[in-house]
Amino acid sequence: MTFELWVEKYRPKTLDDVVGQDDIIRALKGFVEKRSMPHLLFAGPAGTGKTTTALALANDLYKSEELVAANYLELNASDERGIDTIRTKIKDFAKTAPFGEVPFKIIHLDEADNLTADAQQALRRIMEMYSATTRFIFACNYSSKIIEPIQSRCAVFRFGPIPEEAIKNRLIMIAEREGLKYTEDGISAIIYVAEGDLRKAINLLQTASAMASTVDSKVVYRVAGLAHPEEVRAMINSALKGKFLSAREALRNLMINYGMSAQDVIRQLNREIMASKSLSDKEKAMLMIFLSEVDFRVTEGAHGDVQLAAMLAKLVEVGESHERGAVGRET
Ligand SMILES: Nc1ncnc2c1ncn2[C@@H]1O[C@H](COP(=O)(O)OP(=O)(O)OP(=O)(O)O)[C@@H](O)[C@H]1O
Repeated sequence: MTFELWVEKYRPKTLDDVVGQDDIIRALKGFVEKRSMPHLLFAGPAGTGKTTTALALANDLYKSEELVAANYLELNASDERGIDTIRTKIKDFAKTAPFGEVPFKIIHLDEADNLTADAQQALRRIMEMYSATTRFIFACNYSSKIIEPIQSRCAVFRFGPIPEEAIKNRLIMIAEREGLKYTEDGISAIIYVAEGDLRKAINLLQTASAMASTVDSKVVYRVAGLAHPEEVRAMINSALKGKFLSAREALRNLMINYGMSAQDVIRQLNREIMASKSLSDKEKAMLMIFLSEVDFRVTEGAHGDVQLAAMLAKLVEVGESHERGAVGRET
């Protein structure tokens, strides 16, 4: 039996299979219909379908595997050694005319934001040189790292985090096809951890299913190395009620039981404080200032235990002034 990664097994082949990016897909289908498109820039967070969509677009345009192989070139800006390698590969690929009925070839340059500004300048000239028969698709996490002259030559598409409902449906589809046992709270836990990253969600489902016979929230948080949000909330509430020592104990348990690093705890505190219904906006703002300082100090090498204990002390302080009605009560 061969091991297959589900992110590959369930990678959409056509634009219709791509989920959660409806406006983008609609526009791209228009290009397919007309067999004409500008250069494209796909920007957005990891695991939201940029690479998948570029390939799906090529499949829909060229229609056969042979024609995709002949007309579609994917390069990774982080793997390729500098702009010279990229230039040579692009030149070799672009110098022959497109095969089939679509009048252009596609060069997909992944992780384009890893190229230096100088390399991007060189690329801009390459784009111009081959523009008669070649379209570029640039994919990146941050469009701001792409130089203006390239951005202005492209139609820019911003990929957002995948909506929860779309992630849920995709996970359930995969779970059913793989014959997995799962619970609803297991799926919710994956959605919580994935934060809109569908690759992360599918990988978590696969790992969790290998670790336990049923994918439930317990195994998901264990695999993700994150605490159950309820436990983090309980710790925050203890501190807000002034029970500093029990909050501190809860913190230790989290770090020991889940093997969480101080940075992991900080990220989860960030989410839970922001989502809290009992804290006012001003209290959240005050806590965020403090949490960002804790984050900075930990990154700089300060002792995580001590810093997080200080964070809990801050929560105690905020809890006390909340009781007194001193801080920014909502009217
Ligand atoms: N919108 C989507 N629809 C369906 N599947 C998706 C989508 N986005 C991601 N996936 C799944 O996650 C995997 C990874 O997606 P993809 O490589 O397209 O992400 P990406 O946005 O290019 O990420 P990165 O910025 O890390 O390169 C795909 O193989 C697919 O299984």
